[in-house]
Amino acid sequence: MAFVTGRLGRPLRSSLLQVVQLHLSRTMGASQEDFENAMNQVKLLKKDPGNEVKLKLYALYKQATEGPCSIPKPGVFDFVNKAKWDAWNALGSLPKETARQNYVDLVSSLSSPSESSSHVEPGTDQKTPGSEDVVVTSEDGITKIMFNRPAQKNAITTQMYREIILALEAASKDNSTITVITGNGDYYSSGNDLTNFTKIPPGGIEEVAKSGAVLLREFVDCFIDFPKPLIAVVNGPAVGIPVTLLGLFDAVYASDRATFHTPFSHLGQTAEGCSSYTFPKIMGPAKATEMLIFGKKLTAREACAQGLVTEVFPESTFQKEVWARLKAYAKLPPNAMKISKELIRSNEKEKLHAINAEECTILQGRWLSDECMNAIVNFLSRKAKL
Ligand SMILES: CCCCC/C=C/C(=O)SCCNC(=O)CCNC(=O)[C@H](O)C(C)(C)COP(=O)(O)OP(=O)(O)OC[C@H]1O[C@@H](n2cnc3c(N)ncnc32)[C@H](O)[C@@H]1OP(=O)(O)O
Repeated sequence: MAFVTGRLGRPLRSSLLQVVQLHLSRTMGASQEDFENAMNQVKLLKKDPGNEVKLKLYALYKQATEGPCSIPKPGVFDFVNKAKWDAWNALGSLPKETARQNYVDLVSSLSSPSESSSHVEPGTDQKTPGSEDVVVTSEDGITKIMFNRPAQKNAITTQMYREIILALEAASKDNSTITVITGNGDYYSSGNDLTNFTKIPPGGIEEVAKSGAVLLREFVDCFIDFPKPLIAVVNGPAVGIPVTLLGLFDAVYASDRATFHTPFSHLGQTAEGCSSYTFPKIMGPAKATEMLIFGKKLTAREACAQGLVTEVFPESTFQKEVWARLKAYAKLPPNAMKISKELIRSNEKEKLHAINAEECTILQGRWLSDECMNAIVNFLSRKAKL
């Protein structure tokens, strides 16, 4: 797949889109006119449809033109060709004509009027600033920043990181008293959108890793420096960075449906959000190890017992109870709250910035590792879920 490490050789660096286009350009004399039109349409798509769709297109194209997959299965470390082989092989003995039709249907759904205007396929991050993926509202002295991609479990796209940075900067200066981060739908957030790694610029995967590390550092710095009380309203499960960041919040209220999961080793990655420092400090090194190294998932009550969560509420009354409490807190004198936060947090700030910088440097290297690439390929090809 597109983002697979350069260490494995040049062909693996090319994006899956390029691979699909290469195949498409080698026209194999498909006789059906609709099929040929669809192939041309793919080349004209304005937006990258995402790797999952590209894999489907590739598989259907191969099936339509060559029939069932009969080539040898690529080696386990040949990620790109293996993902393609898996997708093609999964079509089994689907007749060529059906594959051709499915290909045409799929392309037509991608080229629908909604796609050519503002709709973006799930997993892409090309929404314009002000998109609906992060919703910011201000009421009753509370600025609420809400992850709003419920269909993708509020996975955080590159664009969303940028929008949250802007929202925090604005909230630090607006006339609200406290700031809340929450999620829309059944998840708080499933963490970094794993397709963030699959959009490969001309500089290759190294550039993706470098710009990712810069963005992550800026993002986490905003939480370290945020001057007002910052509250997490954890409405459901959380995975990865939305969990690690909790160590930088001033209070964390969780539904009893919420879970807290940092499966970094499973993903070939390492701790971020200053959790390599805040978690051992909050819960002690042994419990932090279980979470950050072994990926142990905590229930809300376990997270509360470890000190990561302030209080757990029954799901049935969660929203009502938490917002009533927050509205009351938001009426407290804002300057007193800010100054108290400064007292509690300021002596750690310099250290936290240094830790953030180090975690980002280490992660930049991890993102180029085979372990990480393999985990992402597995997720995207739907072989692995956490
Ligand atoms: C640049 C800064 C980097 C910062 C570093 C951050 C690191 C992290 O945050 S590491 C954590 C990364 N997150 C994950 O690995 C979670 C991956 N997701 C899952 O394992 C599962 O989706 C699930 C357990 C969160 C939910 O499973 P389930 O209830 O079965 O729901 P689906 O898998 O069907 O999900 C629905 C829909 O949402 C898409 N999706 C969910 N999470 C992500 C994600 N993190 N990245 C990309 N896409 C995600 C999922 O693919 C489904 O999409 P469709 O198939 O298109 O419906």
